Amino acid sequence: MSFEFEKDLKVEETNIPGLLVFDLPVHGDNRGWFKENWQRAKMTALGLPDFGPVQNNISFNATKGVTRGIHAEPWDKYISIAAGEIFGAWVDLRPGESFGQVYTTRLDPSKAIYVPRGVGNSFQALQDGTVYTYLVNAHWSLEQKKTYTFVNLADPELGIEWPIPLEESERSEADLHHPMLRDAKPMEPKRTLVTGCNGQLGRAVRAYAEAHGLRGFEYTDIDEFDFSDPTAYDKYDWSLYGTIINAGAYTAVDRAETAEGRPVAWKANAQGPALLARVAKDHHITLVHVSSDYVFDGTADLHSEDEAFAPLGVYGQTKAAGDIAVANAPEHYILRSSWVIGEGRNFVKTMMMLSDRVANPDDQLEQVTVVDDQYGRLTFTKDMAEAIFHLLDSHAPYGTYNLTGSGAVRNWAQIASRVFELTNGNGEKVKPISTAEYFANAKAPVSPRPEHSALDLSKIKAAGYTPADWEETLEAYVNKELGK
Ligand SMILES: NC(=O)C1=CN([C@@H]2O[C@H](COP(=O)(O)OP(=O)(O)OC[C@H]3O[C@@H](n4cnc5c(N)ncnc54)[C@H](OP(=O)(O)O)[C@@H]3O)[C@@H](O)[C@H]2O)C=CC1
Ligand SMILES: Cc1cn([C@H]2C[C@H](O)[C@@H](COP(=O)(O)OP(=O)(O)O[C@H]3O[C@@H](C)C(=O)[C@@H](O)[C@H]3O)O2)c(=O)[nH]c1=O
Repeated sequence: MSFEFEKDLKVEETNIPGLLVFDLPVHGDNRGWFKENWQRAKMTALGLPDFGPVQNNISFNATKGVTRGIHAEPWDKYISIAAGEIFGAWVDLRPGESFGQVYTTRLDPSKAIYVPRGVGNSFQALQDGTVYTYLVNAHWSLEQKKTYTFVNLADPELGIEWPIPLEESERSEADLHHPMLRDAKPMEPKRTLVTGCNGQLGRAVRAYAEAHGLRGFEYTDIDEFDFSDPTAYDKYDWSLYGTIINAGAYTAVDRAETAEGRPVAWKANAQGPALLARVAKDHHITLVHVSSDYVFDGTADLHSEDEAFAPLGVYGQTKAAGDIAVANAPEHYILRSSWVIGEGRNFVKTMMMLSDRVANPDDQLEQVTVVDDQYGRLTFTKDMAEAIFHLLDSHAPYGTYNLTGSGAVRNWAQIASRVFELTNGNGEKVKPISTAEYFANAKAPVSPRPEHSALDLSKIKAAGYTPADWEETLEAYVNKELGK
């Protein structure tokens, strides 16, 4: 028992990002000793990730010189010693700048180490009967085995100075044959599941990930993964996923007011996000979700993230319910947008089509009436996708962020007129009308809409992302559509 007692609980960073070494207080008396081996509250306060262990493993190392490794499995490990002492060596096998970095140290019962997923782990027992114990945050499974990665303990490039020469050590047959570092395969990052991938935002997320060469992305829409169906979750091994980007929703605002639309909207926008939030919470997955200005009644000119929900219609009610559910996932980002424009059906495309009709002498349509008493800003899906990856990559604090284009607040009639002007130079053919008049003769149910939809963008700007001016993007968008 030649280790130090009564140390202060302390954490130390290493040259490998995220690899953390702890000093543990061990209390000795006439009977032996006692320690708090892992203490979630005290250790997370010091910087240990709240990594959610699900399994505790113990390896008993009968003789001095037993050597195991170097293994990286797709989970995080918190390693400590119950009896004896080890010399440990860790090798970063994550793709990127730190690939190949090595760290070594000795561990006895007064020390512990947190090894993030993708860092190869190995040790040599320095005493007979060394008991090595570790918590992991994914269950071992055969399916995962193909994702493991290894390096050879004896690779001279690693320069590990094993206290007991490897030739004299006890090793497994498998550990003798692992590849050298130059041939080792880097650990793949955790997967990202994108839902609702065929919608406006889903397509922009995909375009961003592909343009930036991001790996491990899976794209699904309702035909493959209906996230509002509890039974659809069974086909995934969620421990393999690090992020879900939910780009799916029921967005037919007026149809949501009908008897047929209402249950579908509730299922997609409330039940679905609640199921996603549960799986995210259970598996430490970061959940990205998108909300709407329609969760507010629109009486305030500018909406901050924490304004109280007061939705006017069914769509807004279902979106508010979804936000409340998603906020229960500890690692969540909710981006709240308004008036979304991307690839797919949207207001700008409708106005371009109407502008063409008005410009066509063979068409009877002479002018278009558009409401002038709803105010807001457009949000282009390229900005939404950029903002999502900005929050994820910068590890911004979890929570809700408003995200629309920046620039002037306008009404729909002004936007329509600008689109007409850009499309055929016939902006004057848009006639402003009040919402009440516009919907006065509607044959189907119409949803009430907020008067003021503009969202305060200071929080996302403070987080380091400034969206483009939507009026400039609108011009580029229309010109691009015209060029198609
Ligand atoms: N559009 C807008 O103006 C605004 C949108 N938002 C929010 O932004 C997000 C993205 O919107 P946007 O891209 O415009 O939406 P879209 O309507 O363009 O796309 C939504 C996609 O989700 C799919 N989907 C619907 N239900 C499910 C389900 N249960 N499981 C899996 N996929 C599903 C849809 O499939 P299918 O078409 O077959 O139903 C569609 O492909 C949404 O959360 C929306 O509420 C916020 C403010 C404004
Ligand atoms: C096509 C058309 C629309 N309008 C009006 C109707 C409506 O009040 C307004 C905008 O039309 P839209 O059909 O795009 O509106 P809407 O579908 O309500 O748009 C909303 O979608 C959901 C999903 C959101 O979350 C919101 O942020 C918002 O973008 O313009 C006219 O006045 N004239 C027209 O010719």
